[in-house]
Amino acid sequence: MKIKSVRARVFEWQGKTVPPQGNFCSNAMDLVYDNRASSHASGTDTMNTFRFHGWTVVEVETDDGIVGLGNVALAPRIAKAIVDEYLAPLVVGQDPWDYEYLNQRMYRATQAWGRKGVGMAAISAVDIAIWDILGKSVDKPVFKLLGGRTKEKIPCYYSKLYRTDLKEMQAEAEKYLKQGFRAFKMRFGYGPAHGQQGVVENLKSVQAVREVIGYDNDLMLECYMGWNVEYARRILPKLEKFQPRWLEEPVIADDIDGYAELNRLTSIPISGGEHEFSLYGFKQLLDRKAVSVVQYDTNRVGGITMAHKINALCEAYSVPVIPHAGQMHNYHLTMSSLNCPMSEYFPVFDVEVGNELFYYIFDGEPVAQDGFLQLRDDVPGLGLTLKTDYLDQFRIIE
Ligand SMILES: O=C(O)[C@H](O)[C@H](O)[C@@H](O)CO
Ligand SMILES: [Mg+2]
Repeated sequence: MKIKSVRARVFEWQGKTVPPQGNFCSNAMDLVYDNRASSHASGTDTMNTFRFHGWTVVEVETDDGIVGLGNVALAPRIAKAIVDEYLAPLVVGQDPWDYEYLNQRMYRATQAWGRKGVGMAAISAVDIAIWDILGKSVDKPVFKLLGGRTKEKIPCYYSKLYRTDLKEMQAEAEKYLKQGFRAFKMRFGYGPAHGQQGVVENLKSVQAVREVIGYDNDLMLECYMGWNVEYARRILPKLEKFQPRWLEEPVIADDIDGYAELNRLTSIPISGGEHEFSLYGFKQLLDRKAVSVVQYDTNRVGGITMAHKINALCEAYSVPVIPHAGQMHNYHLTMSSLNCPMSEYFPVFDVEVGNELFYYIFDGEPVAQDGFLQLRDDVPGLGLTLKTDYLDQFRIIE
């Protein structure tokens, strides 16, 4: 079997979107006093450069007609250019079963500029498509090629609860508590730029959600790179009473020493990794005890080939892996490793930050039932097909 072609298309959402609102998610741009400079600026909401209303879909086809589906959500148009210009020529004509060789070929060929960020995300999309081909070619789900079923079903956590009116957050938590979720991730709205008043608001929002879900359910706290070490040092001790399962991405991904200091500071485990890339990036995080939970995203980190290696590395360090996002490229890795206790789960809702776009492009994603997800043994590959229902609401760039 040989790879015959690679097709990368960008699906850009033109449909209804939830209007951005200020302080709905603390993030790395909060400290930039005027983020309207970005060409992606949409007013003063600071999340505008982290909002991707597009997704790159990569289809790798073999000479016997198998088509593997890959995807990447970071900087979609740039990711497509990297696939077209640099990666496709490296894999066309090659045997997809040589996936380690092909991953190394793509990773090493782009070392000069691609070892972090969108270069690795583009590699991920091609690699994920290759694994979809492998599963389809032997009529097995991808998780069966990675070690098989380690769980009867996958526990998942409800992930949304962006910072809004406290009553709205409580109503949202109540709604999904009633749907059987036993773990919830919420977002802070404030950080160093918002002073002591922001600290008070952050604490109020955690209190409000805990009032609804109680203390027999897990609560995770998301900062999305929006704080700094000084601010986190001040607020973390105040958060301990809420017993969070983890506090996520307090500082920017490059501040590994900052992560390590905060991870030692209180009883609250620090998590991160959705903005880290490659096996070596995670070796650094583990060696420096920077995180207590690893959260790579398979469609960013280097694909299934790379994520599978990172799963083994984290197991050796006894650091659990709970990948960023849900999505099939992550679910198959989580199903195949005992060191992956649960998955993130974005419910289907109107297009907002962009995480939810996956549901508008692909069919096959499992729907959470009572806080669990299931992958079927009889669905080969990733188990995804391209959805046609919303095609008229996308601009597709070939
Ligand atoms: O952990 C997450 O789900 C991410 O950080 C989100 O994708 C991002 O939108 C911030 O909530
Ligand atoms: Mg996150």
